[in-house]
Amino acid sequence: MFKTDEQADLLTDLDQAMETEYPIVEHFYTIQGEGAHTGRASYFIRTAGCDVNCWWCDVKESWEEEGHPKMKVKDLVQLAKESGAPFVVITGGEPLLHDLLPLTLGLKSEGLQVHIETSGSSPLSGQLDWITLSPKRFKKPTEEVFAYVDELKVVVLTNKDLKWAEDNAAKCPDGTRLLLQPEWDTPKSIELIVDYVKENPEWGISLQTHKFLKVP
Ligand SMILES: C[S@@+](CC[C@H](N)C(=O)[O-])C[C@H]1O[C@@H](n2cnc3c(N)ncnc32)[C@H](O)[C@@H]1O
Ligand SMILES: Nc1nc2[nH]cc(C(=O)O)c2c(=O)[nH]1
Ligand code: SF4
Ligand SMILES: [Mg+2]
Repeated sequence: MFKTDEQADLLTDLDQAMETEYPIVEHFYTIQGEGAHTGRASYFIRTAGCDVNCWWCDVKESWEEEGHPKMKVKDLVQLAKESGAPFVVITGGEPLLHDLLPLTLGLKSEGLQVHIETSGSSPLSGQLDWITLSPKRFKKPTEEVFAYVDELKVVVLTNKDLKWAEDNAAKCPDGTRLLLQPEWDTPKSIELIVDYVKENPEWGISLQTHKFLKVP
Protein backbone atom coordinates (compact mmCIF):
# COMPACT_ATOMS: atom_id res chain seq x y z
CA MET A 1 0.00 0.00 0.00
CA PHE A 2 1.46 3.33 -1.02
CA LYS A 3 0.21 6.10 1.25
CA THR A 4 0.80 9.78 0.73
CA ASP A 5 -0.76 11.05 3.94
CA GLU A 6 0.90 14.47 3.70
CA GLN A 7 -0.49 14.88 0.21
CA ALA A 8 -3.87 13.63 1.37
CA ASP A 9 -3.95 16.32 4.05
CA LEU A 10 -3.39 18.94 1.38
CA LEU A 11 -6.39 17.69 -0.56
CA THR A 12 -8.86 17.34 2.28
CA ASP A 13 -11.68 18.56 0.13
CA LEU A 14 -12.96 15.44 -1.64
CA ASP A 15 -15.28 17.67 -3.68
CA GLN A 16 -12.23 19.30 -5.20
CA ALA A 17 -10.76 15.90 -6.07
CA MET A 18 -14.03 14.86 -7.72
CA GLU A 19 -13.90 17.89 -10.07
CA THR A 20 -10.33 17.15 -11.21
CA GLU A 21 -9.99 16.16 -14.87
CA TYR A 22 -7.70 13.67 -16.65
CA PRO A 23 -7.23 13.01 -20.38
CA ILE A 24 -8.72 9.55 -20.93
CA VAL A 25 -8.12 7.19 -23.86
CA GLU A 26 -10.72 4.65 -22.76
CA HIS A 27 -12.38 3.10 -19.73
CA PHE A 28 -13.97 -0.31 -19.67
CA TYR A 29 -15.13 -3.16 -17.47
CA THR A 30 -13.23 -6.32 -18.30
CA ILE A 31 -11.10 -9.16 -16.96
CA GLN A 32 -7.57 -8.34 -15.76
CA GLY A 33 -5.63 -10.18 -18.42
CA GLU A 34 -2.10 -9.97 -17.04
CA GLY A 35 -0.07 -10.48 -13.92
CA ALA A 36 -0.85 -11.62 -10.40
CA HIS A 37 -4.55 -10.67 -10.62
CA THR A 38 -5.16 -12.38 -13.97
CA GLY A 39 -8.73 -13.56 -14.39
CA ARG A 40 -10.33 -11.11 -11.98
CA ALA A 41 -13.08 -8.70 -12.98
CA SER A 42 -11.77 -5.15 -12.98
CA TYR A 43 -12.56 -1.68 -14.27
CA PHE A 44 -9.80 -0.19 -16.43
CA ILE A 45 -9.09 3.53 -16.72
CA ARG A 46 -6.52 4.33 -19.42
CA THR A 47 -5.01 7.80 -19.12
CA ALA A 48 -3.52 9.55 -22.16
CA GLY A 49 0.13 10.51 -22.53
CA CYS A 50 3.35 8.50 -22.47
CA ASP A 51 6.95 9.67 -22.84
CA VAL A 52 8.60 6.22 -22.77
CA ASN A 53 7.95 5.22 -26.40
CA CYS A 54 8.55 1.45 -26.31
CA TRP A 55 8.72 0.51 -30.02
CA TRP A 56 6.64 -2.65 -29.41
CA CYS A 57 3.94 -0.92 -27.29
CA ASP A 58 0.47 -2.35 -27.91
CA VAL A 59 -1.36 0.94 -27.19
CA LYS A 60 0.54 3.54 -29.21
CA GLU A 61 -2.69 5.50 -29.61
CA SER A 62 -2.32 6.42 -25.93
CA TRP A 63 1.02 8.25 -26.32
CA GLU A 64 -0.34 11.70 -27.25
CA GLU A 65 -2.43 13.51 -24.68
CA GLU A 66 -3.95 15.69 -27.34
CA GLY A 67 -7.11 14.46 -28.99
CA HIS A 68 -8.34 12.53 -25.99
CA PRO A 69 -11.30 13.89 -24.02
CA LYS A 70 -10.88 15.04 -20.45
CA MET A 71 -13.05 13.31 -17.88
CA LYS A 72 -13.88 14.31 -14.32
CA VAL A 73 -12.99 12.05 -11.41
CA LYS A 74 -16.61 12.02 -10.23
CA ASP A 75 -17.76 10.56 -13.58
CA LEU A 76 -15.00 7.93 -13.66
CA VAL A 77 -15.78 6.96 -10.06
CA GLN A 78 -19.48 6.60 -10.82
CA LEU A 79 -18.83 4.44 -13.90
CA ALA A 80 -16.42 2.19 -12.00
CA LYS A 81 -18.82 1.90 -9.05
CA GLU A 82 -21.83 1.13 -11.26
CA SER A 83 -19.87 -1.62 -13.05
CA GLY A 84 -19.73 -3.70 -9.87
CA ALA A 85 -15.97 -4.22 -10.25
CA PRO A 86 -14.15 -4.87 -6.95
CA PHE A 87 -11.08 -2.99 -8.13
CA VAL A 88 -9.95 -0.44 -10.67
CA VAL A 89 -6.77 -0.67 -12.74
CA ILE A 90 -5.27 2.68 -13.69
CA THR A 91 -3.14 2.26 -16.82
CA GLY A 92 -2.15 4.23 -19.86
CA GLY A 93 -0.23 5.58 -21.51
CA GLU A 94 1.95 6.23 -18.53
CA PRO A 95 -0.44 7.03 -15.67
CA LEU A 96 2.29 8.51 -13.45
CA LEU A 97 2.64 11.45 -15.85
CA HIS A 98 -0.44 12.67 -13.96
CA ASP A 99 -0.89 13.41 -10.25
CA LEU A 100 -3.05 10.44 -9.30
CA LEU A 101 -4.00 11.70 -5.85
CA PRO A 102 -7.41 13.17 -6.81
CA LEU A 103 -8.41 10.14 -8.92
CA THR A 104 -7.32 7.58 -6.31
CA LEU A 105 -8.95 9.54 -3.47
CA GLY A 106 -12.20 9.58 -5.42
CA LEU A 107 -12.11 5.85 -6.18
CA LYS A 108 -11.18 4.91 -2.62
CA SER A 109 -13.93 7.13 -1.19
CA GLU A 110 -16.36 4.65 -2.81
CA GLY A 111 -14.59 1.63 -1.37
CA LEU A 112 -12.84 0.61 -4.59
CA GLN A 113 -9.39 -0.97 -4.44
CA VAL A 114 -6.95 0.79 -6.77
CA HIS A 115 -4.26 -0.95 -8.81
CA ILE A 116 -1.77 0.65 -11.20
CA GLU A 117 0.15 -0.55 -14.27
CA THR A 118 3.23 1.62 -14.63
CA SER A 119 6.73 1.86 -16.06
CA GLY A 120 7.62 3.80 -12.89
CA SER A 121 9.48 6.38 -14.97
CA SER A 122 7.68 9.41 -13.49
CA PRO A 123 7.16 10.29 -9.81
CA LEU A 124 4.84 8.05 -7.83
CA SER A 125 1.57 9.65 -6.69
CA GLY A 126 -1.81 8.60 -5.33
CA GLN A 127 -3.17 6.10 -2.82
CA LEU A 128 -2.53 2.71 -4.38
CA ASP A 129 -3.36 -0.79 -3.17
CA TRP A 130 -1.33 -2.71 -5.76
CA ILE A 131 1.60 -1.49 -7.84
CA THR A 132 2.64 -3.42 -10.93
CA LEU A 133 5.98 -2.14 -12.17
CA SER A 134 6.90 -2.92 -15.77
CA PRO A 135 10.30 -1.25 -16.09
CA LYS A 136 11.56 -0.07 -19.45
CA ARG A 137 15.14 0.52 -20.56
CA PHE A 138 13.86 3.34 -22.82
CA LYS A 139 13.09 5.48 -19.73
CA LYS A 140 14.15 3.83 -16.48
CA PRO A 141 12.07 3.72 -13.29
CA THR A 142 12.79 6.27 -10.56
CA GLU A 143 14.76 4.81 -7.65
CA GLU A 144 11.95 5.71 -5.20
CA VAL A 145 9.29 3.51 -6.82
CA PHE A 146 11.00 0.20 -6.01
CA ALA A 147 10.17 0.29 -2.28
CA TYR A 148 6.44 0.21 -3.11
CA VAL A 149 6.35 -2.45 -5.82
CA ASP A 150 3.99 -5.42 -5.31
CA GLU A 151 4.57 -7.04 -8.69
CA LEU A 152 7.43 -6.79 -11.18
CA LYS A 153 6.31 -7.67 -14.72
CA VAL A 154 9.05 -7.49 -17.32
CA VAL A 155 8.30 -7.71 -21.04
CA VAL A 156 10.77 -10.07 -22.71
CA LEU A 157 11.96 -10.13 -26.32
CA THR A 158 15.58 -11.31 -25.99
CA ASN A 159 18.15 -12.50 -23.44
CA LYS A 160 19.01 -8.87 -22.71
CA ASP A 161 15.56 -8.45 -21.14
CA LEU A 162 16.21 -11.32 -18.72
CA LYS A 163 19.28 -9.48 -17.43
CA TRP A 164 17.18 -6.30 -17.19
CA ALA A 165 14.57 -8.27 -15.23
CA GLU A 166 17.19 -9.50 -12.72
CA ASP A 167 18.66 -6.00 -12.31
CA ASN A 168 15.21 -4.63 -11.45
CA ALA A 169 14.25 -7.55 -9.20
CA ALA A 170 17.33 -6.87 -7.07
CA LYS A 171 15.83 -3.46 -6.18
CA CYS A 172 12.35 -4.75 -5.22
CA PRO A 173 11.20 -5.69 -1.69
CA ASP A 174 11.34 -9.32 -0.59
CA GLY A 175 8.14 -11.07 -1.53
CA THR A 176 7.55 -9.07 -4.73
CA ARG A 177 5.80 -11.22 -7.36
CA LEU A 178 8.34 -11.68 -10.17
CA LEU A 179 6.83 -12.21 -13.61
CA LEU A 180 8.14 -12.40 -17.16
CA GLN A 181 5.73 -11.51 -19.96
CA PRO A 182 6.44 -12.42 -23.59
CA GLU A 183 6.23 -9.53 -26.04
CA TRP A 184 3.07 -10.39 -27.96
CA ASP A 185 4.60 -10.34 -31.44
CA THR A 186 7.85 -12.12 -30.49
CA PRO A 187 6.93 -15.85 -30.33
CA LYS A 188 10.54 -16.95 -29.78
CA SER A 189 10.51 -15.13 -26.42
CA ILE A 190 8.21 -17.86 -25.08
CA GLU A 191 10.89 -20.55 -25.40
CA LEU A 192 13.38 -18.22 -23.75
CA ILE A 193 11.04 -17.53 -20.81
CA VAL A 194 10.04 -21.17 -20.28
CA ASP A 195 13.67 -22.27 -20.07
CA TYR A 196 14.52 -19.35 -17.77
CA VAL A 197 11.67 -19.99 -15.32
CA LYS A 198 12.56 -23.69 -15.09
CA GLU A 199 16.10 -22.66 -14.11
CA ASN A 200 14.95 -19.74 -11.92
CA PRO A 201 11.69 -20.80 -10.23
CA GLU A 202 11.39 -17.60 -8.20
CA TRP A 203 10.10 -16.15 -11.48
CA GLY A 204 6.70 -16.88 -13.01
CA ILE A 205 5.10 -16.26 -16.41
CA SER A 206 2.46 -13.64 -17.19
CA LEU A 207 0.54 -14.00 -20.45
CA GLN A 208 -1.72 -11.37 -22.02
CA THR A 209 -4.75 -13.63 -21.56
CA HIS A 210 -7.26 -10.95 -22.61
CA LYS A 211 -5.85 -11.26 -26.13
CA PHE A 212 -6.69 -14.99 -26.14
CA LEU A 213 -10.07 -14.34 -24.54
CA LYS A 214 -10.74 -11.57 -27.09
CA VAL A 215 -11.92 -9.14 -24.42
CA PRO A 216 -10.64 -5.53 -24.15
C1 LIG B 1 0.41 -0.54 -22.29
S1 LIG B 1 1.27 -0.56 -20.75
C2 LIG B 1 0.58 0.86 -19.91
C3 LIG B 1 1.12 1.09 -18.53
C4 LIG B 1 2.57 1.57 -18.44
N1 LIG B 1 2.90 2.52 -19.42
C5 LIG B 1 3.52 0.39 -18.50
O1 LIG B 1 4.20 0.24 -19.52
O2 LIG B 1 3.56 -0.37 -17.52
C6 LIG B 1 0.47 -1.93 -19.88
C7 LIG B 1 1.26 -3.22 -19.82
O3 LIG B 1 1.35 -3.78 -21.12
C8 LIG B 1 2.67 -4.23 -21.34
N2 LIG B 1 2.87 -4.29 -22.79
C9 LIG B 1 2.78 -3.27 -23.67
N3 LIG B 1 2.98 -3.69 -24.93
C10 LIG B 1 3.20 -5.02 -24.85
C11 LIG B 1 3.48 -6.03 -25.82
N4 LIG B 1 3.59 -5.74 -27.12
N5 LIG B 1 3.63 -7.30 -25.40
C12 LIG B 1 3.55 -7.61 -24.08
N6 LIG B 1 3.29 -6.70 -23.11
C13 LIG B 1 3.12 -5.42 -23.49
C14 LIG B 1 3.50 -3.20 -20.59
O4 LIG B 1 4.81 -3.60 -20.32
C15 LIG B 1 2.69 -3.03 -19.33
O5 LIG B 1 3.01 -4.05 -18.41
N1 LIG C 1 -7.92 -7.12 -20.08
C1 LIG C 1 -6.83 -6.35 -20.00
N2 LIG C 1 -5.92 -6.60 -19.04
C2 LIG C 1 -4.85 -5.76 -18.97
N3 LIG C 1 -3.86 -5.78 -18.05
C3 LIG C 1 -3.03 -4.74 -18.28
C4 LIG C 1 -3.51 -4.03 -19.38
C5 LIG C 1 -2.96 -2.72 -19.79
O1 LIG C 1 -3.06 -2.33 -20.94
O2 LIG C 1 -2.43 -2.05 -18.90
C6 LIG C 1 -4.65 -4.68 -19.84
C7 LIG C 1 -5.60 -4.47 -20.88
O3 LIG C 1 -5.50 -3.60 -21.76
N4 LIG C 1 -6.69 -5.33 -20.89
S1 SF4 D 1 5.65 2.74 -21.13
FE1 SF4 D 1 3.77 1.58 -21.36
S2 SF4 D 1 2.35 2.87 -22.57
FE2 SF4 D 1 4.39 3.79 -22.68
S3 SF4 D 1 5.20 3.02 -24.60
FE3 SF4 D 1 5.91 1.61 -23.00
S4 SF4 D 1 4.34 0.00 -22.87
FE4 SF4 D 1 3.47 1.70 -24.04
MG1 LIG E 1 -3.04 -3.63 -22.61
